[in-house]
Amino acid sequence: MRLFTPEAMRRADERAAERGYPTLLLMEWAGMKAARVYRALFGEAPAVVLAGKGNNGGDGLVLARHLLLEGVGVRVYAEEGQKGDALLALKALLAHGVEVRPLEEASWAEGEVLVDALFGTGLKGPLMGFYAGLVERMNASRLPILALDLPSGLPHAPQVRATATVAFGGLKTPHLFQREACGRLFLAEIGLPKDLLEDSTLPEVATLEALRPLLPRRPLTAHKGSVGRVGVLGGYRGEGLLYAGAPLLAALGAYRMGAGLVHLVLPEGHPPSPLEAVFHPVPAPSLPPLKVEALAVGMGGGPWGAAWALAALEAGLPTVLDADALTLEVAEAYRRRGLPAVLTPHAGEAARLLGTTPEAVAGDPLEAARALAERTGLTVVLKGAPTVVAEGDRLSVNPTGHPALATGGTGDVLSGAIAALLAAGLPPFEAARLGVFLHGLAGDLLAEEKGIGLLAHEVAEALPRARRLLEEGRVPMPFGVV
Ligand SMILES: NC(=O)C1=CN([C@@H]2O[C@H](COP(=O)(O)OP(=O)(O)OC[C@H]3O[C@@H](n4cnc5c(N)ncnc54)[C@H](OP(=O)(O)O)[C@@H]3O)[C@@H](O)[C@H]2O)[C@H](O)CC1
Ligand SMILES: [K+]
Repeated sequence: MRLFTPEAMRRADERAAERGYPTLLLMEWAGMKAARVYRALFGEAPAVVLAGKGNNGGDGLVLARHLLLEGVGVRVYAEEGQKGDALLALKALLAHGVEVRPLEEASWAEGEVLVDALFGTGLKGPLMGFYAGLVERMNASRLPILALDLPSGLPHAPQVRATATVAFGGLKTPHLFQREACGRLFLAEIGLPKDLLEDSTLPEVATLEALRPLLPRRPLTAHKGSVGRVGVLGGYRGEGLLYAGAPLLAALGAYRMGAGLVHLVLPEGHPPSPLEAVFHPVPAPSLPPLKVEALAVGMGGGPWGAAWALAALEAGLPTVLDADALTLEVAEAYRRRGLPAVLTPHAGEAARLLGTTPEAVAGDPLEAARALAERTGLTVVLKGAPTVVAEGDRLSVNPTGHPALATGGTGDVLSGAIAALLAAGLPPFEAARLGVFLHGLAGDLLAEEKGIGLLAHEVAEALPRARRLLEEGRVPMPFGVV
């Protein structure tokens, strides 16, 4: 599945029109499907439709007609000046004898549901004046709001804070990156030709269908040396042992993602855990001889982070570089050696590598991940909500994951998990997408059971369950499809 920018969605729409596809059909389907979602969520509750003069408003007018036909009470307020399909939608509604009042008169009462059909992908710049005021009044009403295509105002502020949003044709960037404004998310198929939706120049939304075939198969004859062995190099010995948990959590992540054996290379004096790992205490960052197929490097490395990464380089293996191993010097060394390496920065680390601010990275994570992949020539996992994976000109946005994952050590588990998939033979882009998806799904499963307050090792422990759900094709979609 692809992730559209509002512009890309408009282009798909235009290309359908150039092929002679009657766009009024798209609008009819959009309004009809939105009415279906309305009925499923709000039943018989009467609707107040607020429609702009563009095609988003047109979708709202179609929805109003379908609700009317189903006997649901509808009051319609619309901006003047409809053209094209939106004008036809208005005429069809008026033909039913519905009164359409000016938007300036919009009012509502307890028990009604607001339908936000003011602006969709045609919005240019932030809402001001009357529209900003209207959106603020809608939000303050405390009534349920169903947003059509996009909550009006997105991606800028002010914006409608919707109870639910029905995306038409495809998911657009704000649906995943400004999720909070969208409420419950639904994706409505509106009849656009499939090839226009499968535009490979657009970022991927990682789905079950795309990721399931990547799962490494485990033959009956498997043994611990045949399914991928991982070396974890990290930790720091300063005044005492510091950051002791991080490499251990990476080891857990690797084992729980199916690694056959995990070797832990740690500063001397480190507690031996987990018991299943093979320990290699060293006085300072160095690479002992290891029989492994991939490495996870840097976790808890502190001031030793880069030294661990440069020592690990000699192994010539696929490597996950995390935390303090994330420097431009290290990335350049891996690129020069032509090694498949996966960098796993959060917004702060990405900002440091890009010479910008964490706010700038968080403001456009797709661009930040792409830029970092271009600058380093490596695979980038930009951790966030949602996490973005970038390699060359390929971008993938991960739809799984829960705010409960925002807790210490979950990133270390992720690094180990990705290393296990590298060790099992997956190329870096595939290992990164699959690891991120399953790690997010593990968080979703746990959050559902326990709520906020997860521990990173519990996330590792839930990885096998997430993997099994993916294997069996039973991963719940993070949005409804209508
Ligand atoms: N996905 C699909 O293939 C389909 C989507 N549909 C729906 O169509 C909208 C996009 O419709 P469009 O007409 O292009 O644009 P909008 O309805 O979102 O808005 C256009 C109007 O907004 C005015 N505008 C723009 N920016 C501002 C602003 N900052 N403040 C106030 N007004 C603004 C703009 O005014 P102009 O003066 O510039 O003309 C327009 O009046 C999409 O989101 C879907 O809902 C179709 O149904 C079919 C298929
Ligand atoms: K809208």
